[in-house]
Amino acid sequence: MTFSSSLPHLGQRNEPTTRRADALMEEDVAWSHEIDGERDGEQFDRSDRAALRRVAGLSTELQDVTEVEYRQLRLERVVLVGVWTSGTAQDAENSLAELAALAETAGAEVLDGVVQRRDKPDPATYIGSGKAEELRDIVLETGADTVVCDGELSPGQLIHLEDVVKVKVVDRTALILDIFAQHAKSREGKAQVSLAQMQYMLPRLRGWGQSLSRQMGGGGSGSSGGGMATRGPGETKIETDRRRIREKMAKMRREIAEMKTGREVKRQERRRNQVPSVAIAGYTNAGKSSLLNRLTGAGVLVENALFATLDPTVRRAETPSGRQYTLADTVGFVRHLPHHLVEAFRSTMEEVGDSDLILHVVDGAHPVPEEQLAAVREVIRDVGATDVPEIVVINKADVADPLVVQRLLRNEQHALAVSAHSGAGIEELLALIDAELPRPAVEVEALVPYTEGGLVSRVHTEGELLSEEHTETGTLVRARVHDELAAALRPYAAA
Ligand SMILES: Nc1nc2c(ncn2[C@@H]2O[C@H](COP(=O)(O)OP(=O)(O)OP(=O)(O)O)[C@@H](O)[C@H]2O)c(=O)[nH]1
Ligand SMILES: [Mg+2]
Repeated sequence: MTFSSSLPHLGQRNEPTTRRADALMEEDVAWSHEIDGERDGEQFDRSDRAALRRVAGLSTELQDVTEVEYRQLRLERVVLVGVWTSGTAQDAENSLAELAALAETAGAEVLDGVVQRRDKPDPATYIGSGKAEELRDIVLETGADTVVCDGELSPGQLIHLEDVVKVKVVDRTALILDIFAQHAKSREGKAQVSLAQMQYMLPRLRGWGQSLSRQMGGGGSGSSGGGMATRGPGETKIETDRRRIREKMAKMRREIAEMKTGREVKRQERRRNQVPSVAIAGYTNAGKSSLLNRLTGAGVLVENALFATLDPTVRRAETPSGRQYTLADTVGFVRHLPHHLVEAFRSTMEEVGDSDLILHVVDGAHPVPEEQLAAVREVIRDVGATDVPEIVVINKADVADPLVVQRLLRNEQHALAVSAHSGAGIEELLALIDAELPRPAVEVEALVPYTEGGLVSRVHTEGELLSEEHTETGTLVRARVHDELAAALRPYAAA
């Protein structure tokens, strides 16, 4: 495969043909601009600068930090580019298709996608410099305003490539951060994303200084930095930006630490009540939230978009035998999750490590579900959750290739196929959860007076009822319960 081989199935989510047609129409427009530009040096310069223009109206608390705003721009019309270093052509295409799905989730329109075969990314411009020129042509042809690279680029690579293609260049990390930022709901989630974004941004501030202020000052005043009298020259400005970002990061870390304490308290309360916990983990878009809905009837946001869920949602659920447990939905995993994001989200993933059982949901309709399983397990290892028993839930059985499902069932020790949509396999799953949840430790027999009805209902919800009989003097229960409840029942212990 060569550099400019476009990937035909990239746009599959949004009717590629219409998309293509749009792109072709746009092509003409972009092309005519370009011709104008060549005719007139002045105009060419202006269109160049327009391509790197600052878009107004993006909210950020750091209102003066224009470069931060610039890096956080919503993506619009994008061209994807990947460097294919190992594996098959199919691997490279899958990876770029996933990048396309991510870009679409972020709200971008994917115009084209290209991969370059190389031993390793070019240290200066990620793709080779000649190819970067070709990429510039594709950008012009398609009228793209952003290039998205399928990897994490060094600050230098980002800047150099930007200088060649003359539009904004972002990498996979920035894209994921952008999606996280759009979807974070809770205060803690938002703060964590924001912190990760700043961390990412800090070494990537370009320090355009003068050229940037020239653009923003508007025409007219000839001197650089016309309308920006309050700002010093580039060097000072970037120093100020860095300092302010660092200060904001420190403040944010303190706030996150406080919020974490609040969550910890809640979690300990759950543990004190000895309610067993089940965590639903899995690759993004596997159907975790759908499964939670199916298992508990909870109304959790389900979207055909990656990373619809960023904040863990915990629900109460009941096994067929009537034992209560908690079910926690978690943020989806993705390959090459940027390292500082793993850090930022460690707190929400800790929930997985603390649980009594992991439902590892995998999209059975994915071409290679094994890859997703492996990617998720890597993160599970990362957060030290290897001791927690795991049930592999092969979801979307209604649309999955039966051969793929069979292969998974054969290779995974503890797996079953379900469909969150149709409900197939859900009863078996509920029964399996019941069987896998830790059993309460103490077997008791107690005659609980009718005045202590609350104790009996606790036995129902927190323990495992073996038998119950209503006698003249009270309820005679035989059950397995946890230590604390056993102690509460001790005064009524049947002889
Ligand atoms: N055909 C089919 N589609 C499903 C099934 N379960 C979920 N989906 C679809 O898969 C998409 C993703 O579902 P979600 O439940 O949001 O997935 P998730 O794992 O929570 O995704 P994130 O929170 O974004 O990581 C949605 O379009 C669902 O309608 C299923 O059993 N069959
Ligand atoms: Mg979800």
